[in-house]
Amino acid sequence: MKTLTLNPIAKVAGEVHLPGSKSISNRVLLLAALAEGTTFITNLLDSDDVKHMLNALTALGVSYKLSACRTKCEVHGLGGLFNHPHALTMFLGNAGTAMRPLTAALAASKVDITLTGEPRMYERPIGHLVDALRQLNAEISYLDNDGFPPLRIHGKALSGGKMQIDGSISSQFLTAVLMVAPLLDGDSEIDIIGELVSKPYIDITLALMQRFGVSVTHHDYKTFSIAGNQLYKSPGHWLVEGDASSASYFLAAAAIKGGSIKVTGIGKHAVQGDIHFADALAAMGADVAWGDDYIMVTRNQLNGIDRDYNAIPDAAMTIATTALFAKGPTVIRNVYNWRVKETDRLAAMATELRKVGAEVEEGHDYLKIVPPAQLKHASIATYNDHRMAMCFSLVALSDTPVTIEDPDCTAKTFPGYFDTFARLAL
Ligand SMILES: O=C(O)C1=C[C@@H](OP(=O)(O)O)[C@@H](O)[C@H](O)C1
Ligand SMILES: C=C(OP(=O)(O)O)C(=O)O
Repeated sequence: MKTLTLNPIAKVAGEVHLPGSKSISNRVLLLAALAEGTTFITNLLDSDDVKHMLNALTALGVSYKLSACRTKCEVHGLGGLFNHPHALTMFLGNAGTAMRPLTAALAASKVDITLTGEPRMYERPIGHLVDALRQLNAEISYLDNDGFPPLRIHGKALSGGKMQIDGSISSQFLTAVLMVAPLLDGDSEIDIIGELVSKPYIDITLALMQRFGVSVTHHDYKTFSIAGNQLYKSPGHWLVEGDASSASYFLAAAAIKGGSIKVTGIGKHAVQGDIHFADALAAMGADVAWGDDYIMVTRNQLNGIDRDYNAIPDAAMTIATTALFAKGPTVIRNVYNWRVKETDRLAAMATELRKVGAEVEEGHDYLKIVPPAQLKHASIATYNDHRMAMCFSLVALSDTPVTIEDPDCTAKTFPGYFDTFARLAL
């Protein structure tokens, strides 16, 4: 297996122009495909998750032109749902932002489709979404284990109506239903069962739908109303914000061993909840400056903090390795759904943090991290989880090297991550 050893880095500083947001790239591609008109997308993310969405659109007959650098894309919208005459099988890797929204859109389209993915995708639940769509009479069956992909979808025109969606495991199920609801025949009313997780991702969905001409009303993320029989309308040009989750590694590096690092492509008005990772760093003691199109962090003494990170589950992983450099313990709370992402992230984080010397308590939905006096060199297993690889690069900001196993797994969202990280070392 390929490994990458990072030598100790004494200081970091510089500027990073962020690659486009994964969450926005895959949403915009799907909305642009369904919309009336042409959408000219710039700063599209070039990564595995986005390739899976693009490949799906190709298979479904959507016409688009991708630039040679793969960060510009002109999408010719269908002006409605998909319609494909032949049965298809589509491989969606481990991309939640492709699998979940496409399941809903395809269930309401005239298609006969099998959705497959990587082995880990078959362990990531999708039952709450399928249950919701079945309330509209969608025909979806499980090909292997109940509640998990692979799925067979006999798509057909669906009417909107009343639905209940369990929101306690993933917000992506609600995102999926919200995006298809305006295209259904008749209005939809959604009741959320349980407490909705990862709420800021719903704000991304609603903001993007709004830019495509569709409004949704909701009451405190508990009930959602969407008028049916609508069409999405292309907004014309679309600049994808920088990826706020990807920004977290650079901002944390500055907080630990800056110098200052400025990330550009996101700023104080960004739609992604993960920009609030910078607030968590500030609460730990880092100096944070915000602009319209940048966030800049400068090193200061970091102290451990105890917080609920349900709203920013991806960036919260970066807090776990930043905690190795803080004074006192750090507690990351209310992140049960880490267990159903690229790997069981609570277990993986606990195991790998212990390898570098931290004392870790792994709860059902939390992690308590007590930093060691001295970090140890370790070979870090990454579990085919891009964020494990990127988070543990921060260990090199000590006087100990760190070895990252399978560093190429960052391709899911950030293929050039280690080159960009290395450029910041002084
Ligand atoms: O909607 C999205 O773009 C995402 C929502 C989050 O998932 P959950 O809602 O499952 O927490 C996040 O972890 C994922 O990386 C992207
Ligand atoms: C959970 C993640 O991905 P997905 O979109 O596949 O859910 C992630 O990127 O951390």
